[in-house]
Amino acid sequence: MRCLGASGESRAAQVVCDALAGEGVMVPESAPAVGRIGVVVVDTITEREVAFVRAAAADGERRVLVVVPAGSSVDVDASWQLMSAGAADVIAWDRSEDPASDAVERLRRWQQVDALMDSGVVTEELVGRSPAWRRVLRQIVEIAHFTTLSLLITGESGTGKELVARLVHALDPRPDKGDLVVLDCTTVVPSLSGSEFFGHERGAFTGAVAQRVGAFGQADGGTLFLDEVGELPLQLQAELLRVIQEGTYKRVGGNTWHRTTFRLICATNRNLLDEERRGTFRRDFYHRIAAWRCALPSLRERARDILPLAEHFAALQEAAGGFDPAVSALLTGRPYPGNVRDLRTLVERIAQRHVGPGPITVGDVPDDERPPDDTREAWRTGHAFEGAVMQALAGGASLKEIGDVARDTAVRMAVAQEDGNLRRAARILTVSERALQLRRAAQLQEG
Ligand SMILES: Nc1ncnc2c1ncn2[C@@H]1O[C@H](COP(=O)(O)OP(=O)(O)OP(=O)(O)O)[C@@H](O)[C@H]1O
Repeated sequence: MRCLGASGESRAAQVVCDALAGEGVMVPESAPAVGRIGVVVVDTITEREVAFVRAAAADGERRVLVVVPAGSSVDVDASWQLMSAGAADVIAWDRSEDPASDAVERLRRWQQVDALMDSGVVTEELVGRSPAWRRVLRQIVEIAHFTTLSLLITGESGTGKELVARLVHALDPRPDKGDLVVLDCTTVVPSLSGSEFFGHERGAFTGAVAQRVGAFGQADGGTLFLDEVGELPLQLQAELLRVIQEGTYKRVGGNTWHRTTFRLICATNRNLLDEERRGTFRRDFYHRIAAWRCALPSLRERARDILPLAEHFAALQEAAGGFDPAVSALLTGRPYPGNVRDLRTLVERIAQRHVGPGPITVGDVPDDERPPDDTREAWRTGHAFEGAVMQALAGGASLKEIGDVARDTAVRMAVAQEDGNLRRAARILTVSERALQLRRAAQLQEG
């Protein structure tokens, strides 16, 4: 198992390192930032340790277990501070009978989750390497595979909620699991909702010419996905509560109790806690459907995923030659109110016009998607840029400082956008790769 390193130097820290080594977990003295899982042993928790954990976890790929040796006091605040800095867990060595096993079991679980994250089930369907996306996806993978909890997926429209629900079902390890049953709550007609959910017996109402198995029956042994759950009327929430709580229901017009067992996944773009405060969503129903919650980031919060997603969607249209820099700039510089769905629609429009094996070029972009002439220069006079400069001047920054920060920000953003590929970042910044390397080295030294 590869680890990060230790900043603890006491005798007690050595005891921890030796015990972990006995379990095959090596904690080297220095702190090489390698591996996706790391252990940090700390004697005290000061700004230095917090900064160390923050740097180690910054890319969203690495999970860091912080171990505090016996005798060191970790106060409650410090543990949360470490978690905010990106630690995945904090273990106090003397609070467990077998702390080495506690640590090793966690690391093993994380390795299993990483293996699932790398598996085709995930990588072939869901694209994204930004820290914001990877963090939430890792939680989803873990919950899907290792628990049976109900899951509430929130996020703006088009952020991938349905795709995630399908992934959770795919990763569910139940042997002989049943189907995934999808019910869009916006399409449920109130007068027919009972039949949709519970099914009905023949002759239960006019038009019920045959028996019908409803969503709860169909989902038995599998997964029920209630999309747009925030649209369910209060009355229906009350009716669904029993079956979600106890797993028993009667069909409309029937007297027999049926049993059903399913995993429940719900999705919404509403804030259900606000709805609950307003009285339009039942509190007890909320707690049943949201044993675990995950909030999918908007595309704004994962801007560095735009190009990988665009390449994925273009490849699905048989246009796998990449994008010309001007098209890449268009794709990354534009807003996406409908998130990934908007991006997908745009890329499909562009890719379908494209011919030849080479990159998609500006001529493939439909006229109505071209940036208006004045927006290409808009950043020079935009409020955001002027506002930042105004703040800097008010804070006493010199012209040189402002210039340095602007340059370093551009370098950092270009490198992040190109996933660390300096050659491509240099091309975007129209500088030589060597110049970019030197600038990065200077940044690292200064930082
Ligand atoms: N991470 C991703 N990787 C690949 N495709 C994605 C990703 N996220 C979303 N998509 C695609 O974006 C589109 C919208 O996704 P989806 O329908 O799952 O979003 P949603 O949040 O359920 O939307 P809505 O709230 O409008 O129902 C789909 O075509 C989906 O395949």
